[in-house]
Amino acid sequence: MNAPAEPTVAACGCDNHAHKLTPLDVAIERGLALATAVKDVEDVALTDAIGRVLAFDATSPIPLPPFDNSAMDGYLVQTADLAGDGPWTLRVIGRIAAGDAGRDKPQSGTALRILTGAPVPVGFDAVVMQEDCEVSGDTITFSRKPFVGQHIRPSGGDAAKGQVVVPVGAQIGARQTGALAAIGAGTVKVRRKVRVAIFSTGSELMQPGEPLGAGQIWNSNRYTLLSLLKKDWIEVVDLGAIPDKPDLLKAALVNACASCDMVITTGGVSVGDEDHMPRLFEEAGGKMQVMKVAIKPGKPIAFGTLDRAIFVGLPGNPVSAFVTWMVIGALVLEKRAGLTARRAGRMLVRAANDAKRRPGRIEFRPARYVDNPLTETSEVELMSPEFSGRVALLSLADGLAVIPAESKGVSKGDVLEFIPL
Ligand SMILES: Nc1nc2c(c(=O)[nH]1)N[C@H]1C(S)=C(S)[C@@H](COP(=O)(O)OP(=O)(O)OC[C@H]3O[C@@H](n4cnc5c(N)ncnc54)[C@H](O)[C@@H]3O)O[C@H]1N2
Ligand code: MOO
Repeated sequence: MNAPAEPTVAACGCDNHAHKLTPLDVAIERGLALATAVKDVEDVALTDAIGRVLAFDATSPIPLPPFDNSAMDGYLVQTADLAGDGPWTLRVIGRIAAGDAGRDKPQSGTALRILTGAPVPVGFDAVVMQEDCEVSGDTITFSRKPFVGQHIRPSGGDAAKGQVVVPVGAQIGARQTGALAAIGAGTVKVRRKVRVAIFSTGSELMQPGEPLGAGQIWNSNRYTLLSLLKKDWIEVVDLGAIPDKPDLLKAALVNACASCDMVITTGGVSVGDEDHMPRLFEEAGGKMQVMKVAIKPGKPIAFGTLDRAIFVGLPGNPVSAFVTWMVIGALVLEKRAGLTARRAGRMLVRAANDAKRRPGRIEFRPARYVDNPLTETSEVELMSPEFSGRVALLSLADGLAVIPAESKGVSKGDVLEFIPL
């Protein structure tokens, strides 16, 4: 293997065959170093841009809002007219609603009926809410003195002309689509979708719906990955399952790496006789950057580049595959897609039970909330210590509790980071 030799941490327990494991943060750094953002850009209608990756800084061509407007239904007044302590009575000389154009400068001593969103004509400088006014014929009377600018949303108060409202690399979600619409972007430039091939390796794998023979299991990783990759900015090339036959695996790997931006496989990355992926990858000319990571579950995870693709060889155990994708693979793919880095939403929880463990690898243990409304921090029960193959257990978890690499065990009440799922 031509993976870089250092830095590493000493492995422990089941890892004690002198393997050196790459710390998780170093593995992430190396993975990210492999990823350059796809360059091609597409012009698409705003409705088609939803969910995609913005390819430029979107700046507002006008001030937002474009004109001073009322934040309330009420009456426009000129504060200079309001001498003394009040109450004040003013004649209402007209009405202006959202969508109406501006009006001429008002005479002093007059008010104007105004509805929320309507433009504020020059000269008026405050809105009195209708709840604070008594209306009689064409006059209003109110007794609380408004301040200058009261209930008026000034032009440019949300964003100045030329201000970036959605930065390059943002995923265009609900908030970004709304902001792009508000600055009049009928079409926007987005990065092309990243093309991601996936295949599961293993001669034991059958598709759900097919009958199982002796020694066979249903392929779950394929479906987990299809779900994880179901995003508007990803084009998935689903190559199904491939048995542990080196010639078939190598052909699939080479073809996929020639036509895709990333190739993700599951299984066959460990040390067994049928674990062919790292060897085949290097035989095909691939450059391996990471081979074993100090993470539980998921120690064997391979990263490298071949042709135009980043190869991500995830372990076969279903929970290991899921976790390694979540904490490393997804970050690398996001960078490849041109998305700007986001910090994953983690929270703090308290352990509801003790958990024994060996120090050495950072652990992401399935955990679920304990119903205890009296505590300020959510309490979670750390589930089984043996879970790398337990896809059903993962399905019942509420998230992953993060146990630091150096931890010798968790005691009830300890505060842990938690990744809600
Ligand atoms: N002697 C050693 N054996 C193992 C080591 C080790 O260091 N030394 N590491 C163990 C660890 S940790 C893991 S994780 C696994 C990873 O192995 P592979 O990536 O080579 O995965 P496979 O052997 O192909 O499969 C492991 C396990 O997962 C099941 N599997 C595989 N693919 C799927 C799928 N698509 N859907 C559902 N289940 C799948 C497979 O049947 C095996 O049970 O290696 C350990 N061994
Ligand atoms: O790394 Mo393995 O994923 O502990 O089962």
